[in-house]
Amino acid sequence: MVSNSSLEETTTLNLPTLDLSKPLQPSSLSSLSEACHQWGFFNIVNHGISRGLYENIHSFSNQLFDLPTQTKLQLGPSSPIKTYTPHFIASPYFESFRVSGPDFHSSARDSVDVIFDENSHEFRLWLLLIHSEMLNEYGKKMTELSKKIIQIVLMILGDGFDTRFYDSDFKNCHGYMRINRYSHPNKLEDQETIEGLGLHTDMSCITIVYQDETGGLQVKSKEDGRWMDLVPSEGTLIVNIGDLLQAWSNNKFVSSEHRVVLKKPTNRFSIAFFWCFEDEKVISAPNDVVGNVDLRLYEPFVCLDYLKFRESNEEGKFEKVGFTVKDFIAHTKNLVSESNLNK
Ligand SMILES: O=C(O)CCC(=O)C(=O)O
Ligand SMILES: [Fe+2]
Repeated sequence: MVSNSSLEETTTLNLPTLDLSKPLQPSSLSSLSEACHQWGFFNIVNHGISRGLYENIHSFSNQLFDLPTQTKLQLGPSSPIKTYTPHFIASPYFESFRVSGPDFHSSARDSVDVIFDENSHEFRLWLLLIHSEMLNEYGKKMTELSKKIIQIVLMILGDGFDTRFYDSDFKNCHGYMRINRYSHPNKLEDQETIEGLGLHTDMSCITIVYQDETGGLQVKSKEDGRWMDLVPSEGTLIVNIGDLLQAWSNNKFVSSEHRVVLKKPTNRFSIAFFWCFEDEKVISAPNDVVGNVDLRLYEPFVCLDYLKFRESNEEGKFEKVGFTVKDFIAHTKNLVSESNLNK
């Protein structure tokens, strides 16, 4: 996790920004297209989420993160609910709460109910009730935003592709959020890079990321392997393409390798919202998206098989940081050849 960074130089990556308050222009579609192909990342502004909502979620979430570890572990990997990822699973510095849709309110309440029983202090319960309400509002807004962005991204693939493929392929998508806190180790050796979250790709169609002003999100250049900084900017959210959309688009869009590094001696807060295909969906790029059928890169696969591949079978482990859709394709090819051998 800790690597010497003396040779690791980073550069700021300037991504195109989609302004959601304006009608979509052909020029913005073409810069988005380039960004989705080269980086798998772009920015959005005027997304309708207020700074106040982020501030409130941040401060209420801090109260949850500040609870004793034993309390948080009631939601941990060995609990029935498994919504809390403690330190030392994804990294020593990362912990996270998950809230799932479509009913974000009841998902948040389920976690809260485990931690706090009727004997809890009334004021605290009231705070947590508000927290669930805020997360519900956030989840609903992110759901609408994800639907909008998927349609825009489909337009990049071809004229009218949004209406042609949205209902057939993306109508049953669902979302969940991870509320993340990264704790900086404070003691930093000179020139050390601390990975708060190691290199990975996302198991989603798209992910919408809010990062606080600390920064630290980086994307890896496909060309020269350099880490590029995605510097936070007030009012801007980051959208990135996940593995599922990379596969569905036959690599027209790239699910880029990214990570989070901790550069400042403060806690870092982020919320990642993952918009995913339904588990039972068979992911297969349409012929019109593939173009030349000889260039089809993926055999059709069931979404859940891919998710299972990414999630460790070992009880309590985080989905494997380090694995990507490329590993999955190699894995399925092995399975196909093994089953052919056994025939
Ligand atoms: O914390 C962040 O900024 C990004 C987190 C992330 O990449 C993820 O949860 O997949
Ligand atoms: Fe990610």
